[in-house]
Amino acid sequence: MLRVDIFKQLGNFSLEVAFTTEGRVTGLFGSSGAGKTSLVSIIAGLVTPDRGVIAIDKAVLYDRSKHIDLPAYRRRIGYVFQDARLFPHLSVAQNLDYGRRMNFLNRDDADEKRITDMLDIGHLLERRPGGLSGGERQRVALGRALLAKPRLLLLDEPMGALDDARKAEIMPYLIRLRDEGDVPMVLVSHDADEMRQLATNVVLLKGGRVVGHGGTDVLPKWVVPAA
Ligand SMILES: Nc1ncnc2c1ncn2[C@@H]1O[C@H](COP(=O)(O)OP(=O)(O)OP(=O)(O)O)[C@@H](O)[C@H]1O
Repeated sequence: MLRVDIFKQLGNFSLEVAFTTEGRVTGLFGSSGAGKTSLVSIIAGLVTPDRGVIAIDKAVLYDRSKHIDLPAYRRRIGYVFQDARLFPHLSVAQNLDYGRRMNFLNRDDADEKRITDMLDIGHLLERRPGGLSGGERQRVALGRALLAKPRLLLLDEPMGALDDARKAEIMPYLIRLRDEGDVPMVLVSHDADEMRQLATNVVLLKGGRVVGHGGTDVLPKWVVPAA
């Protein structure tokens, strides 16, 4: 269960968002400037809200009234960005191991095998990120985030930088993570089709406010034509 109830003033823009979700994939949907990235940065602990509460199950990550504000590295939240942000000088195996080491976790061979199999990246382990396709890089970024054993995975436009062929390539892996993985996800997207395929719950954002919350039926029916 993810509970978010926050307020944040960002220049002229104010973000005032409250929702609770039990979804395996909660989609944050809204047009450019709706506040999606600001909200995930606040959940991750990269931006501090002015007031409110953020909790995952019984773990309170932020509660202004109780002076609780866990730093990002103690929230156990994985974050995958539009660009994979892998370390170019490290192999895929070393990139994958990074999250585990940063979180002082012991090696877990069974978990590593399960995740590399699920994402089909076992054959890439010796390669460097520069030699991978965009879809492969995103699969490695997902693996790196999962191997740090997060309690929540934030995916900020994970397919935003991919062309249609690469999107189609990575979509089955995201569906597999949703259906076979054990980590709830928050997915940011402004692509309604992508949301319909992946999200189990949707929070619609507009101008920094929640304007809809429910199943994928709250998504707008229209489809934005590709640019
Ligand atoms: N540090 C800041 N100072 C002032 N304004 C900010 C700051 N951070 C974000 N904003 C403003 O907040 C609004 C929401 O931005 P945000 O990036 O969260 O939207 P978004 O929904 O993720 O958009 P996009 O889909 O284009 O990434 C924008 O108007 C942005 O200019």
